[in-house]
Amino acid sequence: MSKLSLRGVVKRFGDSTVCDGIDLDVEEGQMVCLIGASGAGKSTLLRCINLLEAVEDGEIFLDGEDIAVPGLNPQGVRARIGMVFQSFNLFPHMTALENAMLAPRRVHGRSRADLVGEVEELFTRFGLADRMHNYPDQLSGGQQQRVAIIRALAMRPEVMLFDEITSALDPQLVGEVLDVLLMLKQQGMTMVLATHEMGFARQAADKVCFLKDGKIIEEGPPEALFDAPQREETKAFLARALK
Ligand SMILES: Nc1ncnc2c1ncn2[C@@H]1O[C@H](COP(=O)(O)OP(=O)(O)OP(=O)(O)O)[C@@H](O)[C@H]1O
Repeated sequence: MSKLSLRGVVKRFGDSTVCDGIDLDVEEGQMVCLIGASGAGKSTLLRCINLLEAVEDGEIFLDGEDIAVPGLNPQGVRARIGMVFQSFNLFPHMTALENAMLAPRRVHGRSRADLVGEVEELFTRFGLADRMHNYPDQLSGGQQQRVAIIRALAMRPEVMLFDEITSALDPQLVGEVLDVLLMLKQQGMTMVLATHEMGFARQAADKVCFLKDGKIIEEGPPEALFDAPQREETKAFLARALK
């Protein structure tokens, strides 16, 4: 079975069905990009995978175990599935290093001494060794977002979810954050991204899923989806997005 498998996932807000029977398979080490117009349901789908939203119906399998069952403690799942958001949400009164060590200390009960070498290594790997003792307001948006990624990685997740992580950045800072994703891919991380960065999806994704009105209406390898889309809706979206 795939690393992450969704079957018939349904999420409603009141009368509105935002995820409408989503099936999705993400293999170990794959990068899957979710694309689609604003409001298509990309963020909500990621939030369902991370149990930030309770689903109305369907199954979400992580390593073959259904994690969408009522009563399951979401904290345990969130320790295994990291998520990074558009807004960095770093604690302003803590240094970058302290921010990154907080969750493993609280959730896994690991000591500072046990963690520090490993987390410093992440800062080095992602080009922030000289910034780890800075506070968030001393860092650029791109650096803060890289710290947010390191913070999620410090939990040693099996899967990472990224929700429009470059949308709040100045254009010149987008590349440094996308480079981190490419490094993670090289290291074999399993990833699902909601993104408006079509160039990046085309270059880096193993699979691209086009969402419309809460459904994946077309999916495939990027060369197929971008160069030979089958559905009129996909063609129309890409014509607008790539203009
Ligand atoms: N908590 C909520 N309560 C009610 N409706 C919501 C809630 N969260 C999202 N929605 C609605 O669900 C729909 C899908 O939103 P979602 O943010 O998942 O789309 P998206 O594809 O990620 O869009 P974007 O690209 O703009 O981030 C939208 O119509 C949105 O208004």
